[in-house]
Amino acid sequence: MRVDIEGVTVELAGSRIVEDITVRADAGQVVGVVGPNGSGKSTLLRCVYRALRPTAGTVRLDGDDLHAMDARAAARRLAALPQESAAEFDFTAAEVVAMGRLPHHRGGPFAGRPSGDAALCADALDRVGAGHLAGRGFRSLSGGEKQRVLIARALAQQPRVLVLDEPTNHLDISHQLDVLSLVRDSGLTVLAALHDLNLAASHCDLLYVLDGGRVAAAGPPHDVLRPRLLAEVFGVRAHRVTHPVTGAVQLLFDRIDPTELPDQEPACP
Ligand SMILES: Nc1ncnc2c1ncn2[C@@H]1O[C@H](COP(=O)(O)OP(=O)(O)OP(=O)(O)O)[C@@H](O)[C@H]1O
Repeated sequence: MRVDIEGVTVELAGSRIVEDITVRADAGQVVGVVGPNGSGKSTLLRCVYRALRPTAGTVRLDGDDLHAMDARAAARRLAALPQESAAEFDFTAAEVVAMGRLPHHRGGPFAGRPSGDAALCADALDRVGAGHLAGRGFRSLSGGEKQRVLIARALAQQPRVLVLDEPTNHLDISHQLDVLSLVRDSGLTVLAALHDLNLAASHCDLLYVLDGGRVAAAGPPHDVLRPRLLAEVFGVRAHRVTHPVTGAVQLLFDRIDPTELPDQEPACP
């Protein structure tokens, strides 16, 4: 399923937080949204999972206006992992994952669960390596365990589009790689805000770099993650290397005085 974010502007409390952002994710693509703190990544993604309505612009799924759909129709197509889940559920992990099935139930949330739901939810927990947590109270889980359960809930929703706000938050390196590989191999269209540029480079087809609420650059990671742009947007010196196994561009960082930007783009591997 294709996602088109067209000319999205969001104003909150009298401030323009994101301005005229256009992002396209083709069916099955993994599109990363990167940028410094406060650059507007979460605000943009919130428009895509309908926590916010854009002040201007549209979000379309295969051409249909997402904000014109009813909530259940939208939730059958798109699942989200918000940056912060305010809810501290007093449920087991398995029950939290089962909430992902609600958009598929006829007759509302209190209708009987269709057969197959339990197996589907157990499978989603297994896919994120959290099958052993099924009976545990959600509140008792560690930050990384909670994150994996919430990803399982999004998978159990069987969406066509996944919107993930910092999905690797709280995860150790092994689970970061597992979750991003799972997302990559899912075949779903994915829009993910990521802070780790190296993970973004190795798992995304396209990157959109936000800076001050606008798109500063967009394209394949190899083209986008250039030292001059990274100096301008993040205020860091970046050295590019090639990952010896995956061949992805990877970055090594050190600090620079933001006033001494390189005049010329150094040769990139
Ligand atoms: N409801 C709001 N009212 C006023 N300002 C807001 C509101 N929500 C977000 N902002 C501001 O909008 C800007 C962008 O916030 P956003 O959370 O989208 O950034 P982000 O790129 O996701 O940041 P981070 O990397 O820190 O998660 C920030 O300066 C934030 O303070």
